[in-house]
Amino acid sequence: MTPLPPADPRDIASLEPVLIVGTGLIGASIGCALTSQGVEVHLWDLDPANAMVAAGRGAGMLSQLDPGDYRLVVVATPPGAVAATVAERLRWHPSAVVTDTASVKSAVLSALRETELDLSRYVGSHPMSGTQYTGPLTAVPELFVDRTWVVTPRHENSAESVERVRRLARLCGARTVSLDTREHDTAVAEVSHLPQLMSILTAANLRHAQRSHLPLAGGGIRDVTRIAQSQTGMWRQILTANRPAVREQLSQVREDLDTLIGVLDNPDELESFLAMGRAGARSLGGKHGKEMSETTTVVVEIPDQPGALARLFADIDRLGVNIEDLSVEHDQARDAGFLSIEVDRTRADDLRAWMREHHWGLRS
Ligand SMILES: NC(=O)c1ccc[n+]([C@@H]2O[C@H](COP(=O)([O-])OP(=O)(O)OC[C@H]3O[C@@H](n4cnc5c(N)ncnc54)[C@H](O)[C@@H]3O)[C@@H](O)[C@H]2O)c1
Ligand SMILES: O=C(O)C(=O)C[C@]1(C(=O)O)C=C[C@@H](O)C=C1
Repeated sequence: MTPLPPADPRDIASLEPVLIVGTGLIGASIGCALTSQGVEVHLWDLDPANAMVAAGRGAGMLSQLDPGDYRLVVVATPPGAVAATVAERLRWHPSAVVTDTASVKSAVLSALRETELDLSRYVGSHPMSGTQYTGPLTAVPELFVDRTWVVTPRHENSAESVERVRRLARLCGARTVSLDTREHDTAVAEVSHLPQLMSILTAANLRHAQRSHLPLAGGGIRDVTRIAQSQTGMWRQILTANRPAVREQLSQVREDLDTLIGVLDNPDELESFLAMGRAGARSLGGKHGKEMSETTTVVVEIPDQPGALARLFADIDRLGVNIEDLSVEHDQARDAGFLSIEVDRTRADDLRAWMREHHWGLRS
């Protein structure tokens, strides 16, 4: 993963000490990112074992300060517990800006409005990065580097409160985008919640497959089903909270499915449909906003042996080619893996030639 960028000392001074409430994957990852930038972080979790593990991983301290001392409180509990926790923390920490990381924002805001609390110190946010795993043991300090972190400011927030949350995102290496609460929920239905359901649909459909067919599974189905392994309890809360927008997305897909089934007998119309898929994938862009077409994937076979990856990276380093992105897939039958290395299109042929010269097996 890309390392955290150097911190601006003014960003640190303006938000510490920080309290993280809910120290699972996201809370502990934020804690690890902040402490590695030199920020003072304190941790609290309903499950003391999770707070202890997070502290052990370097996400912050278990000791608690005087409640009035915190400048920023980050609530990273499961979505269903966010509104009550934010309300509680607004009451307990009068000098703190309180933010949350919940994947759906309107439901949290509506529940908070029912409390009649002054919400000017609450600024919603949502880091657009995660994994299929859960809990502090899976925390990664670099999780948010180069990712988008949505901030959902409202008229009642002061500029300083909003800026404190933007600084949090910057210290974690993310770039911020400001969105209205409702627009956020529509956007995540499109780019996060529907993809999650498509992954689940594909994985769930495997229940109809013959067991003897499963070893044929290659990279394609593994790419598509990674996120289907996510925690069902968390996604139940996310999808329930955003159900109007998710229902709209699913209805669109239902129409597309009918169209797709209809064009299977018409190769030209089928190809036009496939082209919409290519265009959609390309519209997402590549790393750092680069066009996807600017990079090419080179697939190298690596033996499953200690030091193999280090040797490979050292060889690539000697050629001076930058690795834009990478992923690894394991061969199910042999002790080998396939490393997909994304490099600048203009350097791909150089890299292939260099790899062959250094006796690496190429797959593409
Ligand atoms: N997992 C992702 O990919 C991802 C990405 C971005 C945002 N989010 C959002 O971040 C939040 C946390 O997700 P996660 O993946 O870290 O979950 P997680 O299950 O890994 O961690 C949640 C933590 O909150 C604790 N907790 C539960 N109820 C609590 C309460 N009332 N008070 C204090 N602590 C409590 C749990 O013990 C656990 O340690 C969720 O709101 C989720 O929507 C998740
Ligand atoms: O990479 C993943 O595991 C994710 O799917 C993370 C992902 C996403 O859809 O991008 C999932 C839900 C969160 O609200 C934010 C991030």
